[in-house]
Amino acid sequence: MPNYYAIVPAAGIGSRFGGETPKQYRLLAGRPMLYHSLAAVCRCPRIDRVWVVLSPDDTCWRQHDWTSLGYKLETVFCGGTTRSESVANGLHAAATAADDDDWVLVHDAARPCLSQAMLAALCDELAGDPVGGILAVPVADTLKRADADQCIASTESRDGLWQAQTPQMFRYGLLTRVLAEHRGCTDEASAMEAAGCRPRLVCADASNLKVTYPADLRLAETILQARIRVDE
Ligand SMILES: Nc1ccn([C@@H]2O[C@H](COP(=O)(O)OP(=O)(O)OP(=O)(O)O)[C@@H](O)[C@H]2O)c(=O)n1
Ligand SMILES: C[C@](O)(CO)[C@H](O)COP(=O)(O)O
Repeated sequence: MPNYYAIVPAAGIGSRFGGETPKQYRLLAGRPMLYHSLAAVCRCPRIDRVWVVLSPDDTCWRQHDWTSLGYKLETVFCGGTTRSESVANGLHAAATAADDDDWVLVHDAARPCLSQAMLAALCDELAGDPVGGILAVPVADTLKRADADQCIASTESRDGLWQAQTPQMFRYGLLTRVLAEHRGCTDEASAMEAAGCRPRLVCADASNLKVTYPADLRLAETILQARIRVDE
């Protein structure tokens, strides 16, 4: 039976979010955003170990207490200049434990609202797959293409379009080889596609949002607070 591991790239600078502190350390429901993203994968009973990939220049990690996340967590200061480089470096760190057929789930530090139900759905639906796949949501809005003056140039079909989320779950050996060859993709699935693989889409929902802009942080806070109230 394959083991399950997680890599959490957390070495970004949050240029679109702005501010002095990288967005993964901004407080959300009383904890750094990164804490919630890590808690989701650390609490998943199927996942054995979790590598959080930080920037070599990170000065924020040691300012917080992460001990309640438990024994599964490994911290590596090997982030790169792009997300794909950070993930590739995290996979390299995981080589001490992972075998080719093991599963690795790559989950953004910037997606703090991942639920256990979505994680379980991803693992269950991909269990027998040779390649893997990702959480994603079908596009629900009408799509407009803009011209140079920010007027509508055309309305585009949304048929068959999905928005990619994380975790993105692939076989460790295949993902490592593919990322070494296809650098600079914005997600692991794009690299897999470039290598000729066919990653599967597992239907998630919009609550697993990525915090990119300040308004997203407020939305994430609302989602997490509502879950805390239900759990109480
Ligand atoms: N060199 C990088 C760039 C990004 N990431 C991580 O990849 C995830 C998704 O990236 P994104 O939301 O785009 O974060 P940033 O790169 O920090 O944001 P921006 O693109 O606005 O600068 C985040 O958890 C981020 O920390 C990373 O580990 N290493
Ligand atoms: C991986 C990702 O979260 C999928 O939506 C996303 O591509 C990463 O961030 P970016 O905003 O695309 O750089």
